[in-house]
Amino acid sequence: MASHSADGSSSWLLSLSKLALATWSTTAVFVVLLPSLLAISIATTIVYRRYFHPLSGIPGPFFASFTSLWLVLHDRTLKRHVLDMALHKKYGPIVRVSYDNVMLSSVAASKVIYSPNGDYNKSDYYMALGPDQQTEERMSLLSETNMPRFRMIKRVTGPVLTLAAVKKYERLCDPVLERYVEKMTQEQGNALDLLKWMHIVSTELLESMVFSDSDDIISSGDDAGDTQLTHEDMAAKNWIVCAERSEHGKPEVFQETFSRRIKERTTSLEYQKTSDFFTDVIKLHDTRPDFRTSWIPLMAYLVLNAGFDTMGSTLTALIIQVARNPRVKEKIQQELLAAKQAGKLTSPIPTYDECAALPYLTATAVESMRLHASIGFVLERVVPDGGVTFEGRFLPAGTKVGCNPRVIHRDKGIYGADADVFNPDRYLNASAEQKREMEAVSLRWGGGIRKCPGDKMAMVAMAKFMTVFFGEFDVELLEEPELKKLGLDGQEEEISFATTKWKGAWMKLTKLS
Ligand code: HEM
Repeated sequence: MASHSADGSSSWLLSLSKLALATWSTTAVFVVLLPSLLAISIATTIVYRRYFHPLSGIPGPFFASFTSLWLVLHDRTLKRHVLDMALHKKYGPIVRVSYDNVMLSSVAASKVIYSPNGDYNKSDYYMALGPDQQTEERMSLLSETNMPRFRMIKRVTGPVLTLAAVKKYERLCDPVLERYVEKMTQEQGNALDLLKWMHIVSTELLESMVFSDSDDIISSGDDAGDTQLTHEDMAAKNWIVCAERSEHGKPEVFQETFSRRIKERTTSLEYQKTSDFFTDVIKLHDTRPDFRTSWIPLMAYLVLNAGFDTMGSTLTALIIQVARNPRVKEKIQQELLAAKQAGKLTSPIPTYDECAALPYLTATAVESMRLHASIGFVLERVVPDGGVTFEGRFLPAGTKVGCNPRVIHRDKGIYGADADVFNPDRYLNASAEQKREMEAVSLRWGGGIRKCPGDKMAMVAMAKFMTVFFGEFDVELLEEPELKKLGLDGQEEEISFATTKWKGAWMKLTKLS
């Protein structure tokens, strides 16, 4: 029995030991129990995902089978367009790239996933491209995953993006193109950063179609580093909480210009007399009660955010391909000269219909978008109720699934044995059925109900630009030694995140007589 001393030391000792016990148990909970539980739960999750998950039999990298971190880290290498091709080569037509995510190189699967009548919704990957909070007021065509709401937005906004609608704005491209020719004529012989110039001209063309006018960046050639920003300031955000979420840098100058113009247009009735995309959006709002006022500026931002980067990188790749293939360049120049001499091209800026009637130039653009689709990541969708079987593997509802356009566009069964080669003639020499099949498989504008709604606007602007560019100038790419002499960065490479771009390519132009 414990003896109690007069100074109460034994009760003091008792309290101390109680405190020690309590401290020890708290410490034990934090130092031993919680980490052990955490370790057990992580280990159980890993073992389950790796060996017992419905996707566990699907080949793929080891780490990818139990964590989406593998995918995030590979996204961050900015080489997804190359990596996905290598993964299919190594693991076959179906690859598990995360515990709940598979990608396919099969054309048959691609036709199902991106069927116009299908019910494959976009995955949460796209949350990164939309507003932080999706509300009634803040619609986003790009990232909306509530399908009834998406269909409503698409139906309501559709009329301003049809070919007939955007052809009305094509004349607004003409002053931009005239300024571009003037500037490039002055810059003859100089080393020009291809990606930067294509981004500048794409932004001005889109800006003009939306607002009737554009801030003249062409004359100064100074985009205040915005082009650089779009491919440098890409950082995965919230990647521990939600590994797929990310945000890419917003070009500030272009963004500010759009914000200023939107403000001008929404505060002055004077402007509404102009005939351009913005006016048509306002008219749409006036006639459709379900078109909310807050959607007016959002439609303008949509053109900038979804269009400037994709169009700039598409044109960059196209010019690089043509400059590297002298036979293709020569054929384009011959086609343009013949059309000019036959009076089939309005001077100084041809109409869209005249440009679209040039078969070789059109085939060149389609071929470049095949090999260098500006979206070089997997267009991720979610398997609907009931699941699906692709390549003999059952994928339960909720599985993230998709194809990388870069992979599908190199399918030898569709595009022939030379599918890896840049050859615009493949479309001109193909039978009607082959052409139909190549078109049906193409993901250059995405596919199904989520296909790019801005394709007509981009096509009109790009067709006019290409006709003017190749009709007026001979283009060459500067080689590494020439760049070194000029002290320029010649490390040309394609990098991929939201869009795939070719940076570090420099061109030299000579005016054609
Ligand atoms: C050369 C230029 C362009 C290219 C190559 C391009 C390509 C694409 C592709 C491949 C997709 C599908 C992405 C996916 O499924 O993940 C897409 C979607 C989209 N594009 Fe474009 N685009 C271009 C220009 C534009 C323009 C000018 C606009 C605006 C008017 C635009 C608006 C959109 C929107 C809103 C979506 C999302 C559609 C949806 O989720 O339903 N694009 N684009």
